[in-house]
Amino acid sequence: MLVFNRMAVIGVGLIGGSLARILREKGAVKEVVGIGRGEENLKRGVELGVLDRYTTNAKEGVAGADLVFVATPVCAIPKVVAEIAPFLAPGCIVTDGGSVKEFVVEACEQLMPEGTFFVGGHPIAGTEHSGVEASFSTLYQGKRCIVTPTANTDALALEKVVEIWKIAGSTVPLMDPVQHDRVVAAISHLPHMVAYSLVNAVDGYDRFGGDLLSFSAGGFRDFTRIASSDPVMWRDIALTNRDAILEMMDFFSGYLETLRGLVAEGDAEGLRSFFLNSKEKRDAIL
Ligand SMILES: NC(=O)C1=CN([C@@H]2O[C@H](COP(=O)(O)OP(=O)(O)OC[C@H]3O[C@@H](n4cnc5c(N)ncnc54)[C@H](O)[C@@H]3O)[C@@H](O)[C@H]2O)C=CC1
Ligand SMILES: O=C(O)C(=O)Cc1ccc(O)cc1
Repeated sequence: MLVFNRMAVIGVGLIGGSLARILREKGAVKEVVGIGRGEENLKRGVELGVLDRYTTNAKEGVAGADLVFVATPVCAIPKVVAEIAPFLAPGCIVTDGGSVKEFVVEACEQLMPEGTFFVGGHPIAGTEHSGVEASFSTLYQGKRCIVTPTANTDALALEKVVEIWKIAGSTVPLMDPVQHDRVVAAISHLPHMVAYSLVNAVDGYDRFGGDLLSFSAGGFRDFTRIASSDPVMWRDIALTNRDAILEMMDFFSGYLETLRGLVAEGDAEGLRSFFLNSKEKRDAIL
């Protein structure tokens, strides 16, 4: 099996912590060094057995690492890679878990010194919770991790990054970064935009006064679970996948408009058929 001597994790939260946990559990890494800004979180990482040691100095943290996993919010990823690039050991592979790929891959590939390698990745697995406390080793089990090589990607580094995610229990489709961003704009980013809007809309609706949200029952809670996700993470996704998200929001508005028309017209057959089509598609993915 593939074994790394030293893995540095920059941004030890749900995604970075969970990958460190599973790779340690499987014996695929001999040592894990946590790098971050908040010492409390990093200390907790050591206490929880996610990290062997930590530092707030990125330069020190990546010294001698043969694998670096960057799992900060998306906008910070190229900044962090620029900061560590001069200090990477020859042969080091840098990969990431960011939710947007064109922005990250385009910037990071250019930052890599000769003889070091960048490969973009995105686990399609997560929860609405953040921080190392929320991490767990089975997060990636049975999920998919999209890896996004380009024409510049080193073949052996790519093979190793694919292997890492397989060890974590995921299947690993390869996708072009631009295509990736379109796919996740539809399946992940749009639902988050809608969930955040729905909670704000109901919160802002004060026709009768009082706190409507306190009446929320199962359906509202199920639908809006993801609106509890981290605001900085979603700010960065909206900033860096803007065009694809706008396209999906406009496309979605068309469906909402159609439904609005059916409701306004009292079109019983149209409504039934709209709901039936959706129910059949949703039932099929369960
Ligand atoms: N939460 C989720 O369900 C998923 C998140 N992702 C992506 O993974 C990445 C990490 O997300 P989470 O683990 O959920 O976030 P998190 O909030 O649990 O962890 C991020 C960590 O990065 C640290 N950080 C922020 N800026 C930093 C910087 N400049 N230098 C060093 N550390 C820094 C934070 O203090 C925090 O400890 C994001 O890019 C996100 O888009 C990908 C798949 C799922
Ligand atoms: O909590 C959930 O169900 C999610 O949708 C988690 C998630 C968030 C962001 C990603 O890029 C991938 C997965």
